[in-house]
Amino acid sequence: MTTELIAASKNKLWLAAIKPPMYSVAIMPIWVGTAVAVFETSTLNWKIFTTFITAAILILAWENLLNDVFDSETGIDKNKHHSLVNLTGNKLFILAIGNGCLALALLGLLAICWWQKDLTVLGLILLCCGLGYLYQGPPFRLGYQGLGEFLCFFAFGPLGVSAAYYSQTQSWSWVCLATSIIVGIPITLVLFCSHFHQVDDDIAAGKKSPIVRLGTERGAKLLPWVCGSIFLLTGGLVLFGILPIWTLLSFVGIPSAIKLCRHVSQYHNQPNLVSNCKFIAISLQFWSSLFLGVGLILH
Ligand SMILES: C/C(=C\COP(=O)(O)OP(=O)(O)O)CCC[C@H](C)CCC[C@H](C)CCCC(C)C
Ligand SMILES: O=C(O)C1=CC(=O)c2ccccc2C1=O
Repeated sequence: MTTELIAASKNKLWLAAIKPPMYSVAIMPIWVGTAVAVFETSTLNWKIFTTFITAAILILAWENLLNDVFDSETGIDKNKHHSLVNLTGNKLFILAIGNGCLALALLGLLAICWWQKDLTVLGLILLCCGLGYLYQGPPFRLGYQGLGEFLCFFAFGPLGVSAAYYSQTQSWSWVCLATSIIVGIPITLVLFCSHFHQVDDDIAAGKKSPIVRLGTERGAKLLPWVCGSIFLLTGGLVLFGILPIWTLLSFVGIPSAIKLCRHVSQYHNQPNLVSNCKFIAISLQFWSSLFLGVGLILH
């Protein structure tokens, strides 16, 4: 292979390792939680919002870096060429970078607590980080028991969105709690879709992911119901007057939902073809949450 081809394939592996689109799942809970605050108070603290967004991105980087570190210890990533541990061959370096990201994120969250004279936001996000550790960290590794989706929903849904809302208002809201469910479901769907192409490696490593437990065909049949629940819940909350009608703008995510269901239905048992489905799920998550927030602000 020529040096250009080697360089190109290396760059592709690094891009797959960093997976920029994935960071939408960290940004959107903060965006929507903040949008609910604007909807209810008509005020926005930009300093807190930008600090929180930055902290959320750093926390997700920590989660992913440590995911590669912990998975390298179980051997589950032996065929994952874009694992940062496999790419660098230096587990301790990746661990140090990951913990550095967490430290910087905690500094940002401490700044928010300082401005608010209140530790609640830090407490909520530390709880999220705890769920993130339970997912993959020894000796728990609850993701290997198939419990990752529950941890993911609560971390990115009720806890993460409420933390963002609290950072703006220093209060709680039932509307925020209801909206956090609409945010948590598509993010959990990203995790659910990430398992379809990993069944063989998961089974070999003893990881009983939801797709290992259900099988790819039954997993694929679940997708339309989960996708439908996102939009049905939004429509129901609008119908009951809990969310403003502008939040129906989030239905722009429907084409991505249809594409995801069709793609997985067709390729659920073909790992090489279904492996990109989590990025279609990210597109659904991004557009639906982005315009959910826009609808709240436009109300
Ligand atoms: C790393 C995650 C999933 C990928 O796991 P897997 O091992 O299947 O990946 P590879 O196949 O690529 O090796 C994420 C799991 C999410 C976790 C359950 C919860 C994380 C919570 C965050 C740490 C906190 C987020 C708070 C938010 C408001 C920023
Ligand atoms: O690498 C992955 O597959 C995922 C990484 C990640 O941070 C995340 C966060 C929330 C839901 C799903 C996922 C992934 O699937």
